[in-house]
Amino acid sequence: MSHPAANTSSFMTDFLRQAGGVAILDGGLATELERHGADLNDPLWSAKCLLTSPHLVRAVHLDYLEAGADIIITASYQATIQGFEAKGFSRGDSEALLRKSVEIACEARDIYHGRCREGSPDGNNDGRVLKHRSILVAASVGSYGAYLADGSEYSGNYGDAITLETLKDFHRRRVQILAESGADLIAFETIPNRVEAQAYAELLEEEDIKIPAWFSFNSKDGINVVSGDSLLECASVVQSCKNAVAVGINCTPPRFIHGLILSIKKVTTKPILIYPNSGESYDGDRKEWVQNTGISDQDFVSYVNKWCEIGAALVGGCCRTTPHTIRAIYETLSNRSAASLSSQ
Ligand code: MET
Ligand SMILES: [Zn+2]
Repeated sequence: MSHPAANTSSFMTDFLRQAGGVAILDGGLATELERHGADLNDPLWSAKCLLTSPHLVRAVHLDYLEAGADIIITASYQATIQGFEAKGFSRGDSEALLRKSVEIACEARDIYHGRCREGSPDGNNDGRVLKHRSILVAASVGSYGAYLADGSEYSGNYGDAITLETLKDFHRRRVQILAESGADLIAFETIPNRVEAQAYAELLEEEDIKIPAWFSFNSKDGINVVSGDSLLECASVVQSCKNAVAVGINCTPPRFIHGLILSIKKVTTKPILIYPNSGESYDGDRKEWVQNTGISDQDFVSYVNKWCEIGAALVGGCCRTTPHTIRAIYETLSNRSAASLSSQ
């Protein structure tokens, strides 16, 4: 789907219908790259791999597609022109690196479709999901706090010097480039506060951005977004944005998701997306995840049907979830649609 429907309002609903009601997102990208040995201790985080190991990024996208993901999210979360320039890249090279994140994901999609054509029609493909279907490439945009690389995407506290206008100017060029890169939509991820959501919404409008976007917030108390801003107000900003095709929550512990979906539902008619982290805690001082503080893939999956019952329409995983998590989501959703068909 390199040319999404011009009509934004039906873009996601049409896609969801094709996907059988619920679409599957991929899982953590940066943490999965790390699991494969990448060292992401760098202000660019996963975007460092655009420079050092694009083949690994492509392989991880492919793993997620073969686990059943319908949407893959590019490695541009912490890729910014400002961040690349700080490393000595020219403006032109920095812009090319942003485009490269989308090219890599599109290549993974092409390879995947090739494998689907070659795959066995009886579905027996060494445990891989090789089912020809529409796949979307979502161009990730991380927050200003992610660029700062000081954990402030988990506090949302940018200080008084950062205003709506500063945020729009910070994001402007990157959003323009990603919108013209061949991606199907933009994924504004891990949004920590209301002003940044407002900045994104205004940018889409001012720059006449031609592809749709989803807006995903994070929460650390299950009630508000991480800055303390009201989730209802944040989701209302998205509800009034005509380019927004979904609103939801990512990188938040699974135990909070149920309540957050119920809140979002109060203020939106747009599809709700949910991609929690593994529930493990992150030690910001040591810059590492605390092992065994999260939940198993099976426990994660036991929540998924509930989330869909109360309205989630796109489900996947964020940090520390893996292709196994996505495969488990795929299985449970396949069983669910089989059960609902047989009860009709
Ligand atoms: N899509 C990004 C990733 O999985 C989201 C990171 S949330 C801190 O790497
Ligand atoms: Zn995350």
